[in-house]
Amino acid sequence: MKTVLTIAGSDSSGGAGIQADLKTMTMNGVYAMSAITALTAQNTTGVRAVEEASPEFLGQQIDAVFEDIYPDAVKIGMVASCELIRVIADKLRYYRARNVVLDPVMVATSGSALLRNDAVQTLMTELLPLAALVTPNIPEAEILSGMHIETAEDMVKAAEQISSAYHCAVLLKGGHSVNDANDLLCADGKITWFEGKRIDNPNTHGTGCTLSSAIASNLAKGFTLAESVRRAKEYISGALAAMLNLGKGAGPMMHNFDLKSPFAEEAN
Ligand SMILES: Nc1ncnc2c1ncn2[C@@H]1O[C@H](COP(=O)(O)OP(=O)(O)OP(=O)(O)O)[C@@H](O)[C@H]1O
Ligand SMILES: Cc1ncc(CO)c(N)n1
Repeated sequence: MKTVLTIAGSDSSGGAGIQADLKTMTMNGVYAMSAITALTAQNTTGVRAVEEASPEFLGQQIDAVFEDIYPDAVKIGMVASCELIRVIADKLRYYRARNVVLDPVMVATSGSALLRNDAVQTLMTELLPLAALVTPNIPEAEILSGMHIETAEDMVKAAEQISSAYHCAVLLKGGHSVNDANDLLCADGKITWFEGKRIDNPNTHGTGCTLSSAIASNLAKGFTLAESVRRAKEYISGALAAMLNLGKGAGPMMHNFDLKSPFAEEAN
């Protein structure tokens, strides 16, 4: 069985972060492992508190995984601080991690900061060059490229700029666009659009985490980058279309939308 490690933050409400990653990886047929950067006390309405792991302890989690079950792919989500970013970068270089997918998480859907302001630059210089793919949403791509993004042409320019500056492929996600949810892949100088009809569902907590974990799972299974993105886009569209409605704010998605397991039956 192929294996994937997520290095990310925990979301107590289970919709984003580590919990979304483990659910997504399991549903995408790989064995999921985790190294937790921070605990968040969070629900569908917002983030209440953050407790970061010490850099030493994060390093120990990553060592414990790599020395025993070497992952076929690594997904990186919330990294919180400069110190934690440096540990992650050192470890990924040391173990020569492959198929690294970096979701440059900065702000939660609810508006709370998940990355310290002074850590943006470290994320760019330390982690982006190690990534096979980086998956910014539109506000994150504006920060990474220093460009204002409004039109599809702006998305192309920003993705090309980030890709050439950091020598990695870029998937610029259109979830925050006013039009359809079309994502743009820029890899090896080639542009490919992945079109998605906007699904009228306000419950989008954890869409970014889910997409990047699905891509990492597909890369681990041996699919090409473009095919990995295509399959991940299908997965996220299915999870959103299932219209799960939990919580008082922007709720989580349904991961077992395609599962017909006898173990999933409820008592009536
Ligand atoms: N309403 C929607 N309908 C269809 N697809 C969507 C919708 N919202 C987001 N997506 C898709 O979900 C994926 C994640 O995109 P998005 O831009 O929302 O990421 P994000 O902002 O990083 O997520 P997060 O809310 O977890 O921070 C993309 O493939 C995007 O196109
Ligand atoms: C822990 C965590 N990671 C990522 C996100 C982004 O959705 C979130 N809300 N919480």
